[in-house]
Amino acid sequence: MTSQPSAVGFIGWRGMVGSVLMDRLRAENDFASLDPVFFSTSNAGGAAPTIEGMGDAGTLQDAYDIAALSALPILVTAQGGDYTKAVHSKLRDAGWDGIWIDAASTLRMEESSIIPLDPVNRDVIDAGLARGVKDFSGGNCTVSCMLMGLGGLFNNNLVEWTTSMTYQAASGGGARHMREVIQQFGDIHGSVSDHLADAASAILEIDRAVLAKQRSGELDASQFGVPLSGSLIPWIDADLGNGQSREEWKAEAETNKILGRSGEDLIPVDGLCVRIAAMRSHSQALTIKLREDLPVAEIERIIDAENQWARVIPNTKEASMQDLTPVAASGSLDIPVGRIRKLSMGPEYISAFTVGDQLLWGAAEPLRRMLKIATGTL
Ligand SMILES: NC(=O)C1=CN([C@@H]2O[C@H](COP(=O)(O)OP(=O)(O)OC[C@H]3O[C@@H](n4cnc5c(N)ncnc54)[C@H](OP(=O)(O)O)[C@@H]3O)[C@@H](O)[C@H]2O)C=CC1
Ligand SMILES: N[C@@H](CC(=O)OP(=O)(O)O)C(=O)O
Repeated sequence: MTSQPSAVGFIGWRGMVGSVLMDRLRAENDFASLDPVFFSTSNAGGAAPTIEGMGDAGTLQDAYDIAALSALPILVTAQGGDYTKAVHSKLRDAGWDGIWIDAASTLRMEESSIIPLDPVNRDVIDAGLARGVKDFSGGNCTVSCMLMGLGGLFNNNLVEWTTSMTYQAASGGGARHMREVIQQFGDIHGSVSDHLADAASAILEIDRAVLAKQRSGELDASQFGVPLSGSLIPWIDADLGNGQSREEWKAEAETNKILGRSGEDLIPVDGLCVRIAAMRSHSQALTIKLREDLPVAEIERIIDAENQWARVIPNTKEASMQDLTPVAASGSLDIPVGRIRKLSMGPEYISAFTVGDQLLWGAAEPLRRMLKIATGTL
C-alpha cells in the first residue's frame, strides 16, 4: 500500500538556504512523498518551481495569505526572521496547529520550540513531538556543525566544558556578503596586478599597495562594514553589551537546548566568533575539558562512531592540509574533525578542529530531515 504524499508549504525556497534545501530534497528524491505548495513574498501568481516527475507545478501562492498557509499541515520556511515575525503568530492566533519548520533564529529559544539536529538529538525531537511541540527552528550554523562533529563526546557525557574559537565564512551573512568578498579580492588584485606580473618587484611594495587599497575606502564594504578580504572581523552579530557577541551567546544557549540540558546539567560553552574570508564553510578550534582522562585513540573512536558524517582526520600535517579546510568540506555533508591531541594543561584537556558546510548541516539539512521526521519518513 502506498501512503498519501504529505502536503507541505515551502516559503523562502529560492533564497540561498532555500536553494540548498531544494537541491537536497531533489537529490534525496524526497518530493516523491510530498505534495508541495510553493509560496512567494514577491511574486504570487508567478510560476512555481518545476519538480521532476510531478507534472504541472502550478503558480506561487502569496506567502502572507494566512488562509492559504493555514490550509497546510506543515510549513517549511527559509524566508528569514522578519517573515517569521510577521506570519507565525498570526497563523497560531488564527488557530493553525500545523508543524512549522524554520531556518530563522526568531523562535529558536522559545520554550515552545525545539532545535532539530536529529543525528544528535533525535530523542529530544521525538519526546517533543509526543508532547505536541509544533515549532522546529534550525540551529545556529556554528553550533549545529560543531555538534555534528563532536556529538559523540557530548552525548557520552564526556564534556565538562568547552571553548570554541570560530573562523566563520562569508555565507553566514548571506549571498551579498559572499559576492562582496570576491569583489574585494578582485579589486585588491587589480591594484597590484602589474607588480605581481613582474617576478622581480619588491614584495614590500606590493604589501604597501594592498594595505593602501584596503584602507582607501574604495573597496565596497557595504555588507560587512569593513574590508574582509585579506583581513578578518573578530565580531559576528549584535553586541550584547556585556562584552559578548550574540553569535557567541548562541554557542552555550543553543548547544544545551539541542542536547536537552539545563540547570545543573548545563555544559559551559564559550569563545570568540570571528569572520574570515572563506566562502561557505565554518571552522572552529576547540579546547575541551573532558570529564575523564581518555586515550586519544578512544576519543577518536567515540567521535567517529557517533554518526555517519563525523569523520576523524589523523592529526598529521598532510591530512590536516588536505582534509580539514573549508575548501575540503564545502559541498559535503561530512564533518571532518581533526587536530585532536592532549594539551599541556593536563590529561583531560584536548584540542580539536572541525569544519562544516554551513549551508548544509549549518542550515538546510536539519530542516530537510525534520520534514522527513514530521512526515514519518525518517
Ligand atoms: N545565510 C545563512 O548562512 C543562514 C541563514 N539562515 C536563515 O535563513 C534565512 C534565509 O537566509 P538566506 O537564504 O541567506 O536569505 P536570502 O536573502 O538568500 O533569501 C531570502 C528571500 O529573499 C527573496 N529574494 C529576493 N531577491 C532574491 C534573489 N535575487 N534570489 C533569491 N531570493 C531572493 C526570496 O523571497 P521571495 O521568493 O519570496 O521573493 C528569498 O526567499 C534567514 O532567516 C537566515 O537567518 C539560517 C542559517 C544560516
Ligand atoms: N550568524 C551566522 C549565520 C546565521 O544565520 O546564524 P543564525 O541562524 O543563528 O542567525 C553567521 O553569520 O555565520
